[in-house]
Amino acid sequence: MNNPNEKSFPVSWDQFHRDSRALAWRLAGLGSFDAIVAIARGGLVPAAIVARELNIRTVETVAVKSYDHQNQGGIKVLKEISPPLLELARGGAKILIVDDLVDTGSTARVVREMLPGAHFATVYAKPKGREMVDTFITEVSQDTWIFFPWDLDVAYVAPISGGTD
Ligand SMILES: O=P(O)(O)OC[C@H]1O[C@H](OP(=O)(O)OP(=O)(O)O)[C@H](O)[C@@H]1O
Ligand code: HPA
Ligand SMILES: [Mg+2]
Repeated sequence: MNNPNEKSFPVSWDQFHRDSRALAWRLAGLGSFDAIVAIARGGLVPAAIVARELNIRTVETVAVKSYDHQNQGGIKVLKEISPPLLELARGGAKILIVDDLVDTGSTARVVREMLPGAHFATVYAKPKGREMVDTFITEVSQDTWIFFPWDLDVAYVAPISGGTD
């Protein structure tokens, strides 16, 4: 399959922590949330950082798989949101959904349907999916692939001049 991601945007742990904290600061201005739903797996890391910053102790997961490497397949919900959390939401609790990024918006659309009144937050957003998110920190172009720190390693890189040392 052709790779439409011409550009790459590698994110270090430091940068991801800073950007997730920035997301928490922005969310702090919206009042308090009763619980977080993290979209596993990518949403687990920012959800932990936001939960720590906003002192939210109830953290639930929903597991959604959409991509194999950089190829989008069909959306698969591998683990549903637990009934007690859905009950909490039905009772009027303020729920925050957290993911690492929104790309086409397909994952966000599916999870939003599960929790219609929830606030949806991501660290990064691409133009196609931006409308699906209530709060995000940084937008990158649609033809950019974001490389998260948990998918990276420190490795040699050739000099810009093209030489080998
Ligand atoms: O807006 P979309 O086009 O739906 O893409 C965004 C979703 O894709 C990635 O998850 P992925 O399916 O790769 O699973 P993972 O979180 O387990 O890595 C990412 O973590 C988002 O959840
Ligand atoms: O740009 C991306 N980076 C990592 N995972 C993703 N899942 C959808 N888009 C992306
Ligand atoms: Mg994901």
